[in-house]
Amino acid sequence: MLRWLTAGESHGPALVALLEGVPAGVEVTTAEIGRDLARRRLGYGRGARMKFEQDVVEVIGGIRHGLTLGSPVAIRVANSEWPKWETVMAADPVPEDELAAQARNAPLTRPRPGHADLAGMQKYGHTDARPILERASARETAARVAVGVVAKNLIKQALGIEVVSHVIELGSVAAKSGLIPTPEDAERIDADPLRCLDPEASARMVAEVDAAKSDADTLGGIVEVLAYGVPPGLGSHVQWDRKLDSRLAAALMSIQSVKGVEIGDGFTQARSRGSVAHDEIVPTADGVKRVTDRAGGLEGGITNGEPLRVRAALKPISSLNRALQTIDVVTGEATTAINQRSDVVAVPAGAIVAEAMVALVLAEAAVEKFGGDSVAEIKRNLAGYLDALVIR
Ligand SMILES: Cc1cc2nc3c(=O)[nH]c(=O)nc-3n(C[C@H](O)[C@H](O)[C@H](O)COP(=O)(O)O)c2cc1C
Ligand SMILES: C=C(O[C@@H]1CC(C(=O)O)=C[C@@H](OP(=O)(O)O)[C@H]1O)C(=O)O
Repeated sequence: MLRWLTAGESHGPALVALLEGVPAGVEVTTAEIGRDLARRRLGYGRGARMKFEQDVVEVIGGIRHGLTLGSPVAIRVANSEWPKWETVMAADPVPEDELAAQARNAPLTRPRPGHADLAGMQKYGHTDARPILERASARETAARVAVGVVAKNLIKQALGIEVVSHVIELGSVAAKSGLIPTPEDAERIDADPLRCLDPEASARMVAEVDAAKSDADTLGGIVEVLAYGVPPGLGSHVQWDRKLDSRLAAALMSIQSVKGVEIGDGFTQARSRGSVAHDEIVPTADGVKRVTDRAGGLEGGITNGEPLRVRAALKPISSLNRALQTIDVVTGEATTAINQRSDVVAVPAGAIVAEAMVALVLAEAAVEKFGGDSVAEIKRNLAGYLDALVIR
């Protein structure tokens, strides 16, 4: 069984991630983890914090000399902003006068629409939004991306699965339809300012980000994640919480600002007739294949051997550089939310986080199906399973 959790606040000393149930023998280095953390920081339209803050990675357990041990993997991603926040975010009580001298400790009593602020303040009994926003912040996704690298390496090394992501819509601009990247396109996608495979659309996306920024506004968009080399048989049709499509949807929906998930061409299928909505099955020289992959590699909650393809829709960034209506929770009066520095759009970063979540779910399903003590064992079990498949 593979499970993962994160802890840490946006302006705390660090984020930590714990990944439990990792088989022994996965090759992984801190440099690789650092590379994906760097990919998550990129993307045209991200805010000032991305420029001055560094992600400092430290492996605390579970990896020795570049190989996982089979023990829990713990990774710390330090916040280089911490020295500025040490008093405001101190774990131990701080004398009143010292706190009062900290301008950034002023209570945030005007909850920001589109954030967890107000609902969280109501739920946890605060009149200051800070205890809520510190954890709700998408800074937390750095920790997910860190353990996502271990998951990616596990599924690649044990099963040959490769994950790739790209941005298919941003604001009102859509990449031309039918672009299905393969792992060979990964470098080209990473080199694009918006992680879009269609250069003409990418240029229009850049212009749209510039326009939103000069209007003190923000944007959202849609990302797509594909996984190649997925064997048939991950997940199960037998119970709601074992269906791989439901697990992928939950994992993607848990990413800050994701408001919609699509498996394959789910929404287009819903608008089509059945005769053109499904993937017909044909024999091949050495087995079987689908003529199309509208289902995104999943039927009945089980991978069917075709490439896995899922999408996540991110709403526009909530913090605007202009005032949105809210209330002051202390006076109860109408006012405007604090306007502050923020990302204009974080969709390209969202794609990297989505890659990590898809890899974690696939790694979990792979360990379930093929056993989880070592990479060598998974490989043996996978080979035996594929060999014994009634229909290849
Ligand atoms: C990578 C990433 C970066 C984000 N950056 C910001 C940001 O700078 N400002 C902001 O208001 N929201 C940002 N968000 C979105 C908020 O974290 C999110 O809207 C908020 O926590 C409320 O959660 P919900 O939108 O899922 O309901 C970002 C989201 C992601 C995935
Ligand atoms: C720090 C990160 O993203 C942050 C996510 C975020 C939010 O509200 O989600 C708000 C911004 O932080 P701040 O309000 O401190 O400027 C982003 O910079 C990161 O992704 O590493």
